Amino acid sequence: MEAGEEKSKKAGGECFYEVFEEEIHQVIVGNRLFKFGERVAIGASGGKDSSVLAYVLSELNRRHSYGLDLFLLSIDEGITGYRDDSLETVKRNEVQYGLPLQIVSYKDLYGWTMDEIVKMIGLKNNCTFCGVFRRQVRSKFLHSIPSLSKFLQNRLFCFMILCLVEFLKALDRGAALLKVDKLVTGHNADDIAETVVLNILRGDIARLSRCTSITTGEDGPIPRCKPFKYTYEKEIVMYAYFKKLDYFSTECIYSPNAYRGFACEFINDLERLRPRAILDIIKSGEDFRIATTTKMPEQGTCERCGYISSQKWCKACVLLEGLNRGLPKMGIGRPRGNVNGDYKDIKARSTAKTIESKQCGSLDF
Ligand SMILES: Nc1ncnc2c1ncn2[C@@H]1O[C@H](COP(=O)(O)OP(=O)(O)OP(=O)(O)O)[C@@H](O)[C@H]1O
Repeated sequence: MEAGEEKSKKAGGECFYEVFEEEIHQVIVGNRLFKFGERVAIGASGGKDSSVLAYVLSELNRRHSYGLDLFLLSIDEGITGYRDDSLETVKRNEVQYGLPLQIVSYKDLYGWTMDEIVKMIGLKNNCTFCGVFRRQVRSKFLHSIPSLSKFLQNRLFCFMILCLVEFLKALDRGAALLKVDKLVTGHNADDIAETVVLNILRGDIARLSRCTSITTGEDGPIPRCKPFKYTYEKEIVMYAYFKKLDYFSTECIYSPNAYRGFACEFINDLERLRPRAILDIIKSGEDFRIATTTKMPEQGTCERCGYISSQKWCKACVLLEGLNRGLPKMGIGRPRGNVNGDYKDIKARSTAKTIESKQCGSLDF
């Protein structure tokens, strides 16, 4: 390669980095995401989004003197061959970016690893939702490993719900341990557009009204922000690749996520015809006005663990109760009426076929 060609390539790269970083800075400033001196935890999975977020946020913090105390916070769900490997990446990021790391494990918090839960569900339960689920599975990972796919498609949907609820609680608990004021995650524009589409498809107006908010949980223990709300996934991948950032790129083996996969493909198709489709969907989500006649769930606190919940017991406590009683399907399904923590009531609900059977992961992070 000629020296001039090399130079212009480099200049092009530098220009991309500058624009990428500047756009994120503008989102942070424009939405007043942080106050000077705040302690901020970065939800660090070791994946591309959170690795880029950790890198860019520490750069911007220095460059623009945000005055933030930044930390990496990782949740170890106990998934052998996936999370243990990605945590190794986060441990390297700790050194590379000079950010203190806190790891919180499900095992310590709840006494269960996700591997143990899978074992239990696989042995004792048939997922009542597998019909809906199997028809729609599009996970790249599962398609690429056919021998695994049937087993996983049938069983794993049930505990994906558990995974999500537990995960949010674990992040909050980790953030509390670090005594941080805010938690940031690497959710990007593609994730948010998918969530808008999914919530429309599910008729979930309560979630639709908050899924585009750049900051959520202001009424909960620790507000969560998404500085990549307007950042395309493609740009994040390019940034990570050209900056040679250290990240882990395998998908979770327990996350077939059929419905989300469908929304993702739908949006990809739209994007081919109209490149700004993702931002348009986010804008549509932001501009929705929820009818005053729509009943929204009232937020209270779980009587058992004190976590925010619209029911008497939060979803995680109901599900954990099920696991501990050897009834892992207990509590899977959208509650009808009030949850009162009564075992019979929970068990009856767990067998009901509800729209929750189409649940597909994080819909309102
Ligand atoms: N185990 C974890 N510990 C801490 N934070 C996490 C963990 N898993 C996910 N997160 C946070 O939630 C965000 C969205 O997670 P998701 O599972 O959708 O992965 P993703 O879009 O592939 O992101 P990433 O590339 O960062 O893994 C991540 O960017 C990260 O900030």
